[in-house]
Amino acid sequence: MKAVCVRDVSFGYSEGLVLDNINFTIEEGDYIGIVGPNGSGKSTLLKLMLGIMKPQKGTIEIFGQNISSYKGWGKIGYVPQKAASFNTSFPATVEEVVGANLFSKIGLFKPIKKSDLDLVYKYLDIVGMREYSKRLIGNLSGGQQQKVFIARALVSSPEMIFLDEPTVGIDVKSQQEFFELLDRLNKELKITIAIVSHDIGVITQKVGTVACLGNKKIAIHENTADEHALKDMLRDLYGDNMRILLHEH
Ligand SMILES: Nc1ncnc2c1ncn2[C@@H]1O[C@H](COP(=O)(O)OP(=O)(O)OP(=O)(O)O)[C@@H](O)[C@H]1O
Repeated sequence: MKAVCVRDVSFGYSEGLVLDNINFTIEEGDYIGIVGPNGSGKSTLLKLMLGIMKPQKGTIEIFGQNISSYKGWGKIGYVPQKAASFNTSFPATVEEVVGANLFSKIGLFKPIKKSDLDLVYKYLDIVGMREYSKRLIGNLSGGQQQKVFIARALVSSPEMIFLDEPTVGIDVKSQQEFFELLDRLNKELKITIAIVSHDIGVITQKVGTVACLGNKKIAIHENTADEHALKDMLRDLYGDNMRILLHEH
């Protein structure tokens, strides 16, 4: 089954088209990285796939249903850019932040039932943050907060999660742990993952498929360690006038 099907989609703001007649699909179980230069439309594409904005032309289907009538948003988790995601000075504990994503059942920041709390702890365990459950979210480091936001997205048992530049401002070690976590979610829990990043070097080492945005178009590449294929992919993105410097960081 296709998790996302984007057909002939065009979208622009007042300055003109950002995405021009793009087509691609995300299969269930895929782990796809959406990369591209600043301003190439990565966040725009994500907002279209989340139904936050509507394409001016074309259609988007989520799990086989047209997005405009799609009702299964509980199946979709979203981890927004950290800076935009949450007012971290809000005096909420880690378990409250995660539990709040069950609000359709329990009401925002109302006391959490034991069975819901078990669920909250289950996902805090998965992201390795259970011992922080009583701490205020604002007192955690950026990397720790980001793990909590993943648990928050997971607590509603999504079949797919979208992540928008989730590792910005996070140190290399925490980034590594973060990508190991995503890998486990994809392989063990079979969650479909779409992650937006401008960090091609990191992303191409992690994901199964790379979607490159550039020149208002999208190019899909199966990920590969092959340097020639990587060059072709980057040429699609940045044009011929480029040189690759591979490094181990
Ligand atoms: N609300 C808006 N109104 C007008 N133009 C916008 C709006 N949001 C984005 N744009 C423009 O659309 C283009 C694509 O923006 P978008 O944020 O999708 O790119 P991006 O690839 O996510 O960029 P970055 O890597 O810098 O986050 C940019 O030229 C941007 O200036």
